[in-house]
Amino acid sequence: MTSKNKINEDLANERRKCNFNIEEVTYILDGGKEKTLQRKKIEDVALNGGASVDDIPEEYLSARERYENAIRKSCIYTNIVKNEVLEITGIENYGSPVLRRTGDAFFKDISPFMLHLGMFVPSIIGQCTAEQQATWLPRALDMKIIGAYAQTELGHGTFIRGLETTATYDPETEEFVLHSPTITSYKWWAGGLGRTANHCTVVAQLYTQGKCHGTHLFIVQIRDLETHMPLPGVKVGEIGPRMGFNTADNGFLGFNNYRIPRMNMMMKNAQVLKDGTYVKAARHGKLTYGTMVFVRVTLVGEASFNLAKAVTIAVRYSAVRRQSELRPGSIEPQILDYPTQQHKLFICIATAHAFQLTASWLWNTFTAVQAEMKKGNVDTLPELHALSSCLKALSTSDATAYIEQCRFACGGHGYMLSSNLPFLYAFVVATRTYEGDYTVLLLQTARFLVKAWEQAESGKVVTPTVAYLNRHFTTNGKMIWDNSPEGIIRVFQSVAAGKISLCVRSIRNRITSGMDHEDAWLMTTVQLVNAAEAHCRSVILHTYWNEIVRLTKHSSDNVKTVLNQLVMLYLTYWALERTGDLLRYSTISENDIDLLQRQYEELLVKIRPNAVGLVDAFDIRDEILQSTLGSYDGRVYERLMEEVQKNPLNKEPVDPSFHKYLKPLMKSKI
Ligand SMILES: CC(C)(COP(=O)(O)OP(=O)(O)OC[C@H]1O[C@@H](n2cnc3c(N)ncnc32)[C@H](O)[C@@H]1OP(=O)(O)O)[C@@H](O)C(=O)NCCC(=O)NCCSC(=O)/C=C/CCCCCCCCCCCCC(=O)O
Ligand SMILES: Cc1cc2nc3c(=O)[nH]c(=O)nc-3n(C[C@H](O)[C@H](O)[C@H](O)COP(=O)(O)OP(=O)(O)OC[C@H]3O[C@@H](n4cnc5c(N)ncnc54)[C@H](O)[C@@H]3O)c2cc1C
Repeated sequence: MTSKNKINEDLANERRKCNFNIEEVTYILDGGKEKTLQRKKIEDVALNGGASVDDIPEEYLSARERYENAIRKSCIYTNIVKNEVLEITGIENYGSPVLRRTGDAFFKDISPFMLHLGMFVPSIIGQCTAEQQATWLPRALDMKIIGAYAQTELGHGTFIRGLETTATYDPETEEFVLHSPTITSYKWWAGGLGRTANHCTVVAQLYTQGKCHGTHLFIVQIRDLETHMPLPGVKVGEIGPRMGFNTADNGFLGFNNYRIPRMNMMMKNAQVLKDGTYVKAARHGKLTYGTMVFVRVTLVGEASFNLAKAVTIAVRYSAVRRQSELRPGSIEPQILDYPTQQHKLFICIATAHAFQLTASWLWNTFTAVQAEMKKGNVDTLPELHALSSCLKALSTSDATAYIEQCRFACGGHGYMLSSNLPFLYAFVVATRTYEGDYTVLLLQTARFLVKAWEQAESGKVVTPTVAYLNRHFTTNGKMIWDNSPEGIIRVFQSVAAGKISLCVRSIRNRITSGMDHEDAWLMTTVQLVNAAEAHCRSVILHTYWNEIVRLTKHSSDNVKTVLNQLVMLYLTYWALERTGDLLRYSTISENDIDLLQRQYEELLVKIRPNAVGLVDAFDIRDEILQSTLGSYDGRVYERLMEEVQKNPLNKEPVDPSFHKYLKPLMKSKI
C-alpha cells in the first residue's frame, strides 16, 4: 500500500470496532437495496472519469473564471448524464436526487444549471398543458433551451400577490405584453438567469379585458439562441457577489413592453382564450404556487443530504484528530472520545436520518396528493401545503445550525474552504430563506393549525397529521409523562396542541377586547410561529420513530439496535431541549428530567463505537464530499498539505507585491 491509499490507523480501528452491517443501514436510508445498487451504478458511470476536473480549486478563481469553469463542468456533467446515465435511469429521472447528489462531485458551489432542472423543468411539468409540454419539455430536457425561474422582484419575494411585473393580453395580435413598470418590479435573484439562461418562467400579474386576475406563469425567451444576446425589450444581468451561490449567476430581469405569444402562458390551471376571455382555475386558487410546493418537498431531502455530508466530514475528522490529555502524560485522546464532541455530532447523524426518512414520507404524501388532484380532488392540498411549509422551514433551519456545529467541531481546520464545510453552510443557510422564508412558512402552517383546531373543537375528525387535536378535546389536564418513544411523541403532540390552544385563546381575547381579526392575528404571530414549530417537531419525531419501526422489522439485531439508539437519542435530545414546554404541558418531574439526562449520556456512550460506521453508511463518495478533512482514508494532514500546493500564492517564493509595495515601505523613513 502506498501512503496515498493507506487508511489512517485510528479510522481503521474505528471500522474494526463497528458492530453492525453498514450496507444494511445504507439500504434503509436509500429506500431499499435496489435503489442503493442503482445509485452506485449511476455514480460509477458519472464519476469514474474523474469528476472534479479542476486543476486549480474554484475558490482561487476570479468571478469570471469561476463562472466559466462552472459552465464548462456543467456541460461535461450534462453530457455524461445525457449520453450515459439516462440510459440507466430513464429520462423521467432527470433532475432526481441521485443526479443532484452526483452533480456535487463537479461543483463545490452550485451548477448554473441547477435552477433549470430544479424549477424551470418542474414548472413546465406542473403548470403546462399536455400540448405545451410537448412543445417545451423535450427541448428543455435535451438542454436545447436553458431556463430559470423568475418570480422574486427587487421589491417583493414573500408576498407574491404584491409582484408588479405585468402581462397584458392583446387580442389583436394574440400576444401578452410583458412590462416592468417600476424599479422594484425588476426580477431579482433567479438562479441561472444572469448569464446562462435563454428562457425563463416569469411570474407576472395577468391583465385581460381590462381586469387583473392575479399572478400567473409564462414561458419567456430572453436571449437569442444563436448569439445569446438579450432580445430587444429585455434587460438582463447578474446581481453581484453573495454569501454563497456564487457560480449560480443569480440574475435581474426587466421588460420594456416585450411581446410573447398567447400560448406562452402556462395554461394547465387557468387559461386566456384567443378573444381574451379569462378562464379561472376550476380546482383551487393557489395551484400556480405548485412549483414552490414541489421544491419545498425536495428541500427536506436536500437538508438531510447536506447534513449527512457535514457530519461525515466532522466524525471522520474527530476520529483522526487527537488533542489535549485527560491525565498528565497519557496519550492524547481522539477528540471523538469527548462526550461534548459526541453531543455536537451524534445529534447530527440522527437528524440526517430523521430528515431522510421524513423526506421520503413527505414525497409519498406529495405524490398521493398529486394523484388525487389529477382526479379533481383538491381536499388534501391544504394539509400538504401546511406540511411542506413547516418541514421545509424546520429541516433547512436545523440543518443550517447543525452544519455550523459540525464546522465548529472541526476547530480551526473547519474554517478552511478545503474542508468543504463553509461551502455546505453557505449553500444550506440560503435554503432557510429561499423558496419561502422560515417565519413566513411557519405562519402558513399556523393558519392551517388554527383552522384544524376550530374543527376539532366543533367535534369534527381532523386529518391524520393533526389528529392529536381531537385527543386534546377528550382528555383533561396535563399529559401523563411516559419515557417510552410513543410516550415522548404523545407529550410533544400535547405541547403542540397546548400552544395552538393558547394562540386561539389569545386571538379570541384580543378580538373580544376590540381588535379586528387581522390585528389579533398579527399580535399573536410570535406565539403562532412557536406553535407551528412545535407541531412540526412532533410530526418529525412521530415520522422518524414510525419509519424506523417499519423499516427495521426484518433487519439484523445489531442494525435494529444501533438505529433504535439513534432514534432514542433524537427523542431524548429534543425532550431535554424542550424541558420548559414539557414542564408546562405534561406531568414530567425534576426526577424524570434527571433520568432523561442520564439516558442521553448513556446513549452517547453506546453510539460512540459505531459513530464512524454510521457516517460510512451514508455512503458518500470522496468525490462528492470534496473535503480535506472528511475523506474515507482519513489522510487529513496529508490532504491539507497537498491542497497548499495548489494555492497560486505559493507558486513563486517571493510575491511581486514585495518589490512593489512592501520593500518601499520598509525602506521609507518616518
Ligand atoms: C404563501 C405566501 C406566503 C402568501 O401567499 P398569498 O397568496 O398572500 O396567500 P395567503 O393570503 O397568505 O393565503 C391564502 C390561502 O392560500 C393558501 N396557500 C398559500 N400558498 C399555498 C400553496 N402553495 N398551496 C396551497 N395553498 C396555499 C394559504 O394557506 C391560504 O389558505 P387559507 O385561506 O388559510 O385556507 C406566498 O406568497 C408564498 O409562498 N411566498 C413565498 C415565496 C417563495 O417561496 N418564493 C420562491 C421563489 S423561487 C426560489 O426562491 C428559488 C430558489 C432556489 C431554488 C433551488 C432549487 C433547489 C432544488 C434542489 C433540487 C434540484 C435538482 C437538480 C438536479 C441537478 O442539479 O442535477
Ligand atoms: C440564494 C438565493 C437564491 C434564490 N433564487 C431564486 C430564484 O431562483 N427565483 C426566484 O424567484 N427567487 C429566488 N430567490 C428569492 C427568494 O425566494 C426570496 O428571497 C425569499 O422568498 C424571501 O423573500 P424576500 O427576499 O422578499 O424576504 P422578505 O419577505 O423581505 O423577508 C425579510 C424579513 O421579513 C419577514 N417577513 C416578511 N413577510 C412577513 C410576514 N408576512 N410576516 C412576518 N414576517 C414577514 C421575514 O420573516 C424576514 O425576516 C433566491 C434567494 C436566495 C437567497
